[in-house]
Amino acid sequence: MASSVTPTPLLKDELDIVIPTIRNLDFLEMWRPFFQPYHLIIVQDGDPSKVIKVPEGFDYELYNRNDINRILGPKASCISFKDSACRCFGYMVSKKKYIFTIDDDCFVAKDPSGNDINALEQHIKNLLSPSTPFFFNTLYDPYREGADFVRGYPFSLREGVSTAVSHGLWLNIPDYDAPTQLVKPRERNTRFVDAVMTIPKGTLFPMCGMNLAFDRELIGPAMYFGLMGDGQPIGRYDDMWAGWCIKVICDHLGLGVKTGLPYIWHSKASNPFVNLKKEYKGIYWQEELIPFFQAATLPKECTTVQSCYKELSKQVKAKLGKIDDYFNKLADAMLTWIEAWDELNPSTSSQKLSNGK
Ligand SMILES: O=c1ccn([C@@H]2O[C@H](COP(=O)(O)OP(=O)(O)O[C@H]3O[C@@H](CO)[C@H](O)[C@H]3O)[C@@H](O)[C@H]2O)c(=O)[nH]1
Ligand SMILES: [Mn+2]
Repeated sequence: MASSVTPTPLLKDELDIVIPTIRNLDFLEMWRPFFQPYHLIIVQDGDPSKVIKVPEGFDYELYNRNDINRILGPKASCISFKDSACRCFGYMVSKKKYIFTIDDDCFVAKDPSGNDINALEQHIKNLLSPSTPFFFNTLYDPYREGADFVRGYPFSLREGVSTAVSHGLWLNIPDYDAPTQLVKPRERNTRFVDAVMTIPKGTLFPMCGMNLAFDRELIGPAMYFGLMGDGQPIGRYDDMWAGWCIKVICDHLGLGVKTGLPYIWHSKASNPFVNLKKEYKGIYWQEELIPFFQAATLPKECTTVQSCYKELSKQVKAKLGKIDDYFNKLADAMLTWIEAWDELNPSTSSQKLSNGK
């Protein structure tokens, strides 16, 4: 007789779903079959007096700005306000090994066969299988059912390395910057590419926070989404900044970053004129930021994420502070973030690890 016992969802008690929001979370209804078994961490941005409605049946904790200020005190200054960057507070308060973060305008997408895509399940597969940053496999993910390493792939490298980040994509509204969206307002992404790839060592990438999962124990302290939104000269570079920092650190520590499946359905385009105002400084600053991250090297003494991140903060201040004083403030905020992280996560703080415990 077929077992009637439903299998326990993978990583049910080891993964938190982090959602930044300014609205009611009706979108969860569509995700219920996939998300209901998991704990949600909702980071409410904007007016803390607004009540965010969460559909019945979900296990969640919700933090608004008052909570962030109460928990972090003066260190709350490193958490952005009025920008989706606030989501990183959820990474800090989580106690789980894995994080999946998703925007509240991202819905369940369908694959070419018309089946609903369980994005969370695919991210978990990506995180639980190794990455291959040192040598590119031309048949894409070699650990996937029905694929393997191709001829000429060194056997010494086939064990791969631990995967720290799984970067998913989006059907319908693509994650375009404002200038691109302005010239192509009706462009929609209809192309479902059935592939997962490791981003090679030494290569940066534009990390989007819309559909992202990561191993919090491997790379969590570096997943700071920076100073964005209210009172800041820039927005919509939160995930990009984090992506450049984590990739430099993953390359240094020999960890993997994957991109590709899963897809979500991005339902709504944000206003390109509002976005242009948020992005424009970033569009020219990044022509200096990218060479900085491409050239960034970390000393071999940096063996923990925290020590790597503190070293990166020092280099940001030394080399980017002259572009704009914003980067001096950002470098300081990076240190505040790590101090706050270690305060809330004493078991993994760099001090303890550096004493060899
Ligand atoms: O002030 C705000 C605005 C929004 N949010 C929440 O953040 C996400 C994303 O918001 P939205 O879908 O409106 O914006 P997008 O332009 O599509 O976001 C993408 O661009 C990047 C901007 O940094 C980001 O990585 C992508 O998500 C929603 O859940 C909003 O509710 C907020 O918290 N505060
Ligand atoms: Mn969106």
